Amino acid sequence: MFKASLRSHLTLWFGGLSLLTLLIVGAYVGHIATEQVRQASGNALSDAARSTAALLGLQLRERQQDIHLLSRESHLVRGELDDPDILHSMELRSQARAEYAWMGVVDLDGRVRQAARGLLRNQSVQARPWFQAGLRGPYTADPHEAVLLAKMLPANAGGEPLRFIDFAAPIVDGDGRVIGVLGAHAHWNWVTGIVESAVVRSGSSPDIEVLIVNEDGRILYPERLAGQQQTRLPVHADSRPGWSVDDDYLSSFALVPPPPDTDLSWYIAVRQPLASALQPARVLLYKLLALGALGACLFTAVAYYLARNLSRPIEQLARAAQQVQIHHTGVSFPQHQPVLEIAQLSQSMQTMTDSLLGKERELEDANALLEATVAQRTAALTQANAELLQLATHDALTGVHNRGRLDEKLVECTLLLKRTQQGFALLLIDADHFKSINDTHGHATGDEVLVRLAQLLRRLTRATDFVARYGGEEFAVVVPHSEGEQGPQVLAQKICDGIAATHFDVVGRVTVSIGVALAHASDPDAAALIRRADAQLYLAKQSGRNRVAFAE
Ligand SMILES: Nc1nc2c(ncn2[C@@H]2O[C@H](COP(=O)(O)OP(=O)(O)OP(=O)(O)O)[C@@H](O)[C@H]2O)c(=O)[nH]1
Repeated sequence: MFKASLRSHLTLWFGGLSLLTLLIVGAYVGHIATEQVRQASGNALSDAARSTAALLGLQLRERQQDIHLLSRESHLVRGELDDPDILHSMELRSQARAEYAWMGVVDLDGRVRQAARGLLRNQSVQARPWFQAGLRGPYTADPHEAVLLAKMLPANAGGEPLRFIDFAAPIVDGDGRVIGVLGAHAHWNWVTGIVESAVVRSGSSPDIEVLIVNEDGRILYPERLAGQQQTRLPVHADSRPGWSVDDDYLSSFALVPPPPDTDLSWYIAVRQPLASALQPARVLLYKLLALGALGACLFTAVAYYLARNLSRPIEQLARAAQQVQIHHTGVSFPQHQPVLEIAQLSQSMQTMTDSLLGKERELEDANALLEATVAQRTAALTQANAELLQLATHDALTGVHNRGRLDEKLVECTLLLKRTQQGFALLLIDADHFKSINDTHGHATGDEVLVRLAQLLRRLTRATDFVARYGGEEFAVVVPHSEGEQGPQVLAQKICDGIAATHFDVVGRVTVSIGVALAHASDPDAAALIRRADAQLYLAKQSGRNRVAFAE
């Protein structure tokens, strides 16, 4: 698991949360702003489309009205199609309205009877749609090129072909019969100029585009899109003016009010690239996000500062606790803490540490005392064991081995003999007339004689010999013995002579009789050897005492 300091945790959490919050708020505000800008832009486009359509409709209606009024002129009603007053009126109209490229009177045969500036005079326009429609009623139609007329008029500055829209109205005589058509061609530039100026007047941004679309959805204007099909023509653009988002465009359509009694059905479409329309919202969003990021950095820095101040005392506590852990002495926990809880924690840890260290010292002292006591008790026990062993294996009066230990020694030596042929001999040594010593000098003196005898036996024998008190005034010596040697017998004689030559306090001279027997590998047990030694002792006694009796 990833472990980080409290400072890092706090900083990351504060910074992360503030960044998240600011991003969410920024995104939400940006979203709201985007919707509002979209709404405002859509409404502006809608207003521009409606006002442009209204203006264009008004102009078209006025032009159609011009033609209609001229067609109702009294000379024409009377059938005087060639009357010069009519020509004068048309000339005046054409001069007053520069948009009129041509205006003329056509008879029922389709021949131009007279026209302003004499254009197309006496030529036949019978095949023209405006003439045919004009015979039936008022007419205004989509723009078209007029090759014949275009040759008579100055060309467009840009070189593009001249296009015109037609206005026509029937000439009806007093009896209500149609006797001709009054027609006019207006420059298409006049229409596009109206549209452009209307959009410009509405104060729209430069990337707003205005389109004129006919009822079939075909684009009439601008020229670069002319002829293309506008598929998303609104069904009821007039009744439900509004705006929509299509193909990355924000678009609004408005129906151009048609001149009275005509079939003209145009729409004004005003559109703006969605990206451009939402640019202010996007800029706002970027600013909000930048502000959010800046705010998050600021929050993170503040969080780091706070976290550092907050975590520093905790880190000090942790360091002090580590020092306590590695048995540093004199560790103190900082007590002057600005945060109440940390100050309380520090105080508690100090108290707990002091208590623990005190307890630890007490425990160490107790341990040392215990170890000393155990060592002392162990020594005493060892000594007691040694004393017990001594008591168990030695005679209390004389200090030489006792009868029990002698029996063990004889068994060991017997087993050794059977296994290794290592021979040995047993000397049974009995003080002569000891009863009379007791009787004469007292039992205590007798004991002293026994002690003295034991000392003599140990002095007269080797360290490898085994001296024991056999019982009463009788001693035994076990002597390691090689077959064929006379060692046991010599030793016995040496003991006998050495004791006899020794002066005993109080009693003077003491002698001993010694029975010597060699152990046999054939002996079933040590008792056989004892019996033989005892028999020899008996012989020594019988032979006059103060002597050695030996049996092979
Ligand atoms: N002072 C003292 N006397 C003891 C001890 N053990 C045995 N005696 C005495 O030793 C004497 C042994 O006497 P006896 O068995 O008659 O033999 P003795 O007087 O030495 O005569 P012989 O062996 O035939 O020379 C007895 O009087 C015992 O009381 C002892 O531990 N201390």
